Amino acid sequence: MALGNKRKYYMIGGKGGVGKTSCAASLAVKFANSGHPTIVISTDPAHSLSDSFSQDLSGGDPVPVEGVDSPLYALEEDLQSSTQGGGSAGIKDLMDSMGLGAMFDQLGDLKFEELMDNPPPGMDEIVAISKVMGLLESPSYSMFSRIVFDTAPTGHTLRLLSLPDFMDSSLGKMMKVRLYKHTSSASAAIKSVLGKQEKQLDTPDQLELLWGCTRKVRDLFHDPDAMEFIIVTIPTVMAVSESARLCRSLRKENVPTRRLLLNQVLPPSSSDCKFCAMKRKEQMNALNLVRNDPELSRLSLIDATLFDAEIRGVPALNFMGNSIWK
Ligand SMILES: Nc1ncnc2c1ncn2[C@@H]1O[C@H](COP(=O)(O)OP(=O)(O)OP(=O)(O)O)[C@@H](O)[C@H]1O
Repeated sequence: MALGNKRKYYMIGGKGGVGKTSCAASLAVKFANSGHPTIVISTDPAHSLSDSFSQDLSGGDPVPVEGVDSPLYALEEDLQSSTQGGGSAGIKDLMDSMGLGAMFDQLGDLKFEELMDNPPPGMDEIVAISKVMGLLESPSYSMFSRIVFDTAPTGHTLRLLSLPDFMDSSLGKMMKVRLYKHTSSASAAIKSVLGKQEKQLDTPDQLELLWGCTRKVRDLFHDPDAMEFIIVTIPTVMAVSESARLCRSLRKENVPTRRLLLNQVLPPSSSDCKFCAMKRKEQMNALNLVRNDPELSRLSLIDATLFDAEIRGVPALNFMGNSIWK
């Protein structure tokens, strides 16, 4: 994973509480200690990156993390501000940052803003990821060769995956409306898309640009050379079942998914107490589920042991990273 200097994105996702943040933070530390300028970003509305690094990372800007060999930054993306005002403020900010603010105002006339006031689930994550991608294209952040995302829990992630298609079809429809604008069916066509009165789009090229921006996120999610989604799970039937559903959805969406990280596996012991023996049996059952699942069994399995102490701070993350990410 550390091979090559081409920029690579890693999305760490899975059921809530399975250890995504610890795994994402330890991977980022491992990359930084392998010579990669790295940034780790949380897009989970309930951030725990600060707790994981034992450092205040709030504020919405990348914060340097000390104690690693290469530059390591961490960012807790503020999803609240991305969607404040019901979503349109975030979209406006995003489009402003892309130099498309004027177009937003024009689209606002078309009640595009209303569409954004009721964004579909997962919109905030798309905005957050697009914002980060934009930020990383700026010269001051071009140094990062590894980008690690601590994503939102599974439900959000799944919705996120279908979002670019929604945007694609909505904007695609708008572009078609533009093509039909001189025909008598224009009004009906526009109403069917926007539910409002006809207004002519006079910025078709910019609309295409916006369409391109939304596709950027989806393109990243479909590029096996630039991106990988790593599923984190724990050896319980519930977590494995949810991971199997996530894996199927990722496959369906053609998101590059090659690894399954099985976290909190009991370390070997020759003298289990009754409780540990029961737990071990339960974990073996869950592992069998993984082995027999048609999707999960195709992934390469990474074992991460259950540590006897909470993983917090760079030295602990370094220890965890060295034991997991070989
Ligand atoms: N392998 C492990 N050994 C011991 N403790 C662990 C391990 N992995 C994670 N933990 C602990 O489990 C707790 C939850 O971990 P973490 O916050 O990384 O999970 P998460 O999946 O990101 O949670 P959320 O979905 O709430 O964001 C933390 O206290 C963390 O230190």
